[in-house]
Amino acid sequence: MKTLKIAIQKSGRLNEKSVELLKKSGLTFENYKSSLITTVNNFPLEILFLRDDDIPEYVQDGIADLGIVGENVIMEKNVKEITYLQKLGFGKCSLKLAIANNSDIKELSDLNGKSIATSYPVILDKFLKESKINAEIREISGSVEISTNLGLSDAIFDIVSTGGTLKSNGLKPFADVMKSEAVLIGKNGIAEHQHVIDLLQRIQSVLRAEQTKYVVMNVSKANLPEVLNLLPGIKSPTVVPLADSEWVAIHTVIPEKDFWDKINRLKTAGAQGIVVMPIEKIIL
Ligand SMILES: Nc1ncnc2c1ncn2[C@@H]1O[C@H](COP(=O)(O)OP(=O)(O)OP(=O)(O)O)[C@@H](O)[C@H]1O
Ligand SMILES: O=P(O)(O)OC[C@H]1O[C@H](OP(=O)(O)OP(=O)(O)O)[C@H](O)[C@@H]1O
Ligand SMILES: [Mg+2]
Repeated sequence: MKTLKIAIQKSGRLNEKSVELLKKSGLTFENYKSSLITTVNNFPLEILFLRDDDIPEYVQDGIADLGIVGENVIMEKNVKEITYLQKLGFGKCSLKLAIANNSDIKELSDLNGKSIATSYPVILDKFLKESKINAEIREISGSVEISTNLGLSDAIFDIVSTGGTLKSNGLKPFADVMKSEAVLIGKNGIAEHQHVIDLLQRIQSVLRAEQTKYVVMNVSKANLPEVLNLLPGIKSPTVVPLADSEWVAIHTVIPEKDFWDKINRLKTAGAQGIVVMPIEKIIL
């Protein structure tokens, strides 16, 4: 079967996490900063390092079979003839309209006749049309947050994550337009390719593991029913006897998202000596 090509960002916000995900998926490859293409040693895959702007079209045109890119870039490039294979859980951000802290813009309709600076003119134009706002879009390629202070625009439309960049430029968020995260995309039809099925299985096993912790705890038999009640496990928790016949050890997995809440409830229910370990992969 032919070698697949995956396009990832050469440098920038998504590069490191994309490389890390592929390595955690068991792929071994050299990652020289200067190289634009590298061959995976132990899987029929080549990695292309590109500007993120080019990735959706490369995948649509079949120059790359797969790509890792932000949903915002796919929307901005208006690329539709691709297949979404997997949300990847990193590069999470929002695209927001923002205004100066002292702006007299109070509601969306106040943007009529105003100018908005952005590097995302296509997404912004679509939003303004849907909202029936007639504003001027000023396209700039970066440092968008400074444009209002420079008198270049009345509002901005850009990526916001922590909100730190807005704050340090005297801006405040005004309206949320879209949320975005990094996604694995493929050219149409590639999802059925056996190597893609294999790669996706590996990636999903890493993503599942990242969202979960392996937990071992000791519980007295008297408290066992109450503790088990709190634990789903993958199928159900493993219960093993201890040398002290009144006690057992429980092995289970707990989702990262409500981890501390769950641990505190387990402690209240009688769990002791709780040991938490990272998981490398979960294969269902
Ligand atoms: N502050 C942030 N927090 C989380 N994700 C972000 C943030 N900023 C950008 N992203 C996501 O990472 C992607 C890449 O951002 P980056 O700033 O590296 O892009 P770029 O400068 O256009 O890179 P390139 O040189 O590849 O064109 C964005 O399209 C977005 O999906
Ligand atoms: O809400 P925050 O956490 O402050 O993040 C938002 C900033 O992050 C991105 O820029 P980045 O730092 O990637 O630099 P860039 O301008 O070179 O893309 C984006 O363009 C915003 O400026
Ligand atoms: Mg870019």
